[in-house]
This record gives sequence, structure tokens and C-alpha cells, in this order.
Amino acid sequence: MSESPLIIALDYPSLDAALCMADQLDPARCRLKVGKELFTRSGPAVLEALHGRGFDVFLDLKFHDIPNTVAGAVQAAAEQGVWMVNVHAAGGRRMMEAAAERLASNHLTTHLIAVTVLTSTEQSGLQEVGVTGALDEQVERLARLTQQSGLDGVVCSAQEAAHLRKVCGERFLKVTPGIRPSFAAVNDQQRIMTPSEAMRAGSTHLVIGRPVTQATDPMQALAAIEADLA
Ligand SMILES: O=C(O)c1cc(=O)[nH]c(=O)n1[C@@H]1O[C@H](COP(=O)(O)O)[C@@H](O)[C@H]1O
Repeated sequence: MSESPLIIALDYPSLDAALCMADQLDPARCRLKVGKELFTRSGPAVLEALHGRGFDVFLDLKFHDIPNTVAGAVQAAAEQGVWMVNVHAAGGRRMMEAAAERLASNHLTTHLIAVTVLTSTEQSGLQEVGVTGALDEQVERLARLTQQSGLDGVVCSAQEAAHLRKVCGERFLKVTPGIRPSFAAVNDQQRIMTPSEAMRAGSTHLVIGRPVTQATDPMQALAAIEADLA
């Protein structure tokens, strides 16, 4: 269990590689995120292994399907004890309501959040898929819809967190990837911020992958991020 806002993304191609990193991390200092590649390769074994080591796990599979299918997937995740699970807000109100209701009716307390607009997306990419409005308007629209549908928060860029704090309130979770400490490469992210900027902007949790996991010394990178936040 951790009260840290840090969530380290275990984007690895094997269970062994993921556990090798997890074993260098302290469950009191961060939570861990399991995404599509690792889960597709390792299945629920990775959840058991990380829970056994005392970590809170965010299962990041970004479900987006018909309401009944997503509700079942979210229930399955929650019944495996994950701390947080997510869906795509673009799946719409009925999908999100079905997922939230499924958790509530089964007394499952896993946090359910929705992705607004991916942090790798820029304005031109949105237009290509038919969203003609401004990117920040689309983020706000999807965040409002997420909140109205009964979810606990959103995944968004830290660049949108300050505005969403005004629109959706302090308690609504703002989980922000695209975090780049000053020492790290930008990679494929577009809408980025440093850890301290992101917290000041209203993020409640920071998702950080490669700046820690690809660092020559991951522990030193984590400590540098903690120092930036102190
Ligand atoms: O849902 C996510 O976690 C997510 C949403 C988003 O908009 N952007 C985004 O980068 N992510 C995830 O956050 C992590 C970011 O990793 P790094 O870019 O290596 O720090 C990856 O695991 C992504 O899948």
C-alpha cells in the first residue's frame, strides 16, 4: 500500500522483466501499472505476483466495447483485487454507467477511471478521426461525461489537469501520464509536464514509465522524481 502519487508503468514484454523491476521498487513509495503488452503475455499471474509483493496495481487495459462486455471485464479486474482499472470515455455514457454500476452492485471498491484524449494525441490526430473541435474542449467534454456516468476520475494530460480541477472538483481523480522529469527523453509523448508542474496543476496521480524503467539507475531516477516533488 502506498500514499505516493507515483504510479510506475511496467511496460515490459515478460513477467520476469516486470518482476525484476518491481523487485527494485518499494510498495511504500509507488504503485505499479500493468498495461496491454505485459498482461497479454503474462495474464493474471502478474497481478498475483505484484499483489504478493504488496503493490497496489492499476490494470490499464483501456476497455472500449459494448456496455455488457466492458462491465464484465471491469468486474473481472476488480475481483482480482486491482486498485484501479480504466476504460475509454469515448465508449460513451451507457458503457461507463454499466461498468460503474457493475462494480457498485458487487460492492467492489476498485477505482474506475476513463481515458479522455491520449497524451500521445495532438490536435491534427483528433481531426483525422472526425473530432473537429479543440483538443481541450474534447478533454473537458469527456471528463464531464465520465463524472456524470459515476466514475471516480480520468486519465488526462497534466496540461489539462488545472482546468479539470475547476470543472470536476478536487476529489475527482486526475491520473496523468506524459510526465517527463527534466532529465528524461520525451519519446512518443506530446502533451508533457515535469512531475512537480503536474502536481501543482492538479494531478492526483502521476503515471511514469520510461523515465524510470529505462533509466541506467531506475532507483536514482525515482529518487530524483521524489526530490522534485518534495
Ligand atoms: O492510460 C494510460 O496510462 C495512458 C494514457 C495516456 O493518455 N497516455 C499514456 O502514456 N498512458 C500510459 O502511460 C504510460 C506512459 O509511459 P511513459 O511514456 O514511458 O512514461 C504508458 O504505459 C501508457 O500506456
